[in-house]
Order: sequence, then C-alpha cells, then structure tokens
Amino acid sequence: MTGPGGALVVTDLRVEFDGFVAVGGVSFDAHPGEVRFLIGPNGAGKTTCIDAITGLSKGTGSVTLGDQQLLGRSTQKIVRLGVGRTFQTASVFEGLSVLQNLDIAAGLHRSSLSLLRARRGVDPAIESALEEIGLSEERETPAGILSHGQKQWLEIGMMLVQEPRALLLDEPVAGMSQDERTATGELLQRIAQRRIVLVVEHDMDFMRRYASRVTVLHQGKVLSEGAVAQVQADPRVQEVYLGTAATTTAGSVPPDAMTETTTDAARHGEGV
Ligand SMILES: Nc1ncnc2c1ncn2[C@@H]1O[C@H](COP(=O)(O)OP(=O)(O)OP(=O)(O)O)[C@@H](O)[C@H]1O
Repeated sequence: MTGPGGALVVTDLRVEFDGFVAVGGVSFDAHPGEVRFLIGPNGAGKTTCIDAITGLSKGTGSVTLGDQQLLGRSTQKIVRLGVGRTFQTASVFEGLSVLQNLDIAAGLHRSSLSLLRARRGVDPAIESALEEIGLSEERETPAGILSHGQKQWLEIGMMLVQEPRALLLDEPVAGMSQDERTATGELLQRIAQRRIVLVVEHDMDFMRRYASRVTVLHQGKVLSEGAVAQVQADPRVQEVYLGTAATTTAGSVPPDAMTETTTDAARHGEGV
C-alpha cells in the first residue's frame, strides 16, 4: 500500500487543445489519508487535469505518483502504476451481475495463478470490495437494475479490486439522492484512509462535508487552495462563484454561500 512519499504530485501541468490553453500551469498534490477535492466552475479545467493525469490527454509539466512519472505514459501503464478513475457516467456491464462486473475488473489485474484460485470461490479482494461498497447483498443482482448510486459504488468497487494507489473520481455524486451522497462520502473517507482519493465535484454541500483539502480551478489555473473554511473565506473564490466580491461583515464568504444552486449559476455563467 502507499506509504509516506507515495503522494500524487502535479507540477506545472499544462494542456492545450489546438492552441487553446485548457490547463495553464496547475500544481497541487494529494496524499493518502485525505479526501482531496478539485472544484471550479464549468470549463475550469478539472476534467482535463484528470484526463492528463490518466493519460487520456497529452500534457506537459510533471505528474508523479510516488517516484513514478505518469506524464507521457500510456493509459494502460498508468492503470498498472496504480491510478484508477471513474467517469461522469458510470460504465458498468448492465447485463452482468455485480459479482461478474467485479470479477472482470479484477481479472484485468490478477495473475493467471490467482485467476485459477478465484474459480474455486470468490476472490478475497472481491469479497472485501463488495463489503466496502455495501453491495454484498446485491452480488447476484444484474448491474442494470441497480439504483444510480449503487452503479456508481459498483464502479468504485471495480477500481478497488484492481488495488489502485490513487482513485480519481469525476462528479461521483451527480444525480444521487441525499442518502446516496452521504453513503458515498463515507465510502470515500474509508477508502482515503489508505489510498489517495481525488474528487472532481460540483456539489458544494458534498465538498463542504467531506473535503480534507480543496483546490479551486478557474480558467485553467489554480485560484485558491486550502481547507474548506480557508477556500470559502477567499474573496477570489467568492468572486468566481457568486459573480461579485460581496462580503459578510467579517469580510468572508458565508459558510453556506457556495451552495449547489450558486455553483449551478456559476456553471451557466450567471451571477446571483
Ligand atoms: N478535447 C477538447 N478539445 C478542445 N477543447 C477542450 C477539449 N476538452 C476540453 N476542452 C475545453 O477545455 C476547457 C476545460 O474543460 P474541462 O472539461 O476540463 O472543464 P471542467 O472544469 O471539467 O468543466 P465541467 O465542470 O463542465 O466538467 C473548456 O473550455 C473545454 O471546452
């Protein structure tokens, strides 16, 4: 498992699309033991950062996981080096059971010897993932009839069975019920005890409840970084999220100012 020094370190990351700078020199790091959030309005460059970290987009600068450089490696190699990710839409095999989905994901990682052993029973890694994602009772259920939240948890389980050192999640709670959000936040906190967890999210309430540290991106650059309270108190963040540098008497963003509603407004380029 990732030990001290096993951080994900992004340094001066830059991604361009035909001359358009989507990510313009972003630096941040994420460590095991914290739920790290990357937030920012629509088009800020969050997904592009994750794409570059996972090899889906070409970037310059440096992205290291422990002592391994990730930039310039293939997506498959980056997965093998221990980076898993989810996308905004869960990609599970709907016609297969929960167990079969996990088994396929584990098969991508297992040696042929452990595949042989696994045929005699449920692989302990799968059993432990099932328990972790709370789907032990649904193991024989076809993934297609799971709730939206359960599908997202299954996708997280499919990463876990590959024993990643870092999990990157793109809007994991989008479309979830309140109970599902709470369960997801608690799941991410458990996972983060031993692994790097980096979450891209628009849901500010979720971010406030579960973030250990936050980096705010705006127009491809880091606007602000720190603990939730620090970031909320940053007038530049308020400017971006509320479209005005309005302040409270204490000169800071009200704790509940960065709500989902205001974020949605920011996503659509509206002030409030
Ligand atoms: N493949 C691409 N080709 C050209 N431009 C792109 C490409 N991917 C992203 N962009 C642009 O780069 C910028 C950053 O996009 P990105 O998707 O990273 O933002 P985001 O912060 O994740 O936004 P959202 O919250 O909407 O997901 C946007 O202006 C987007 O239009």
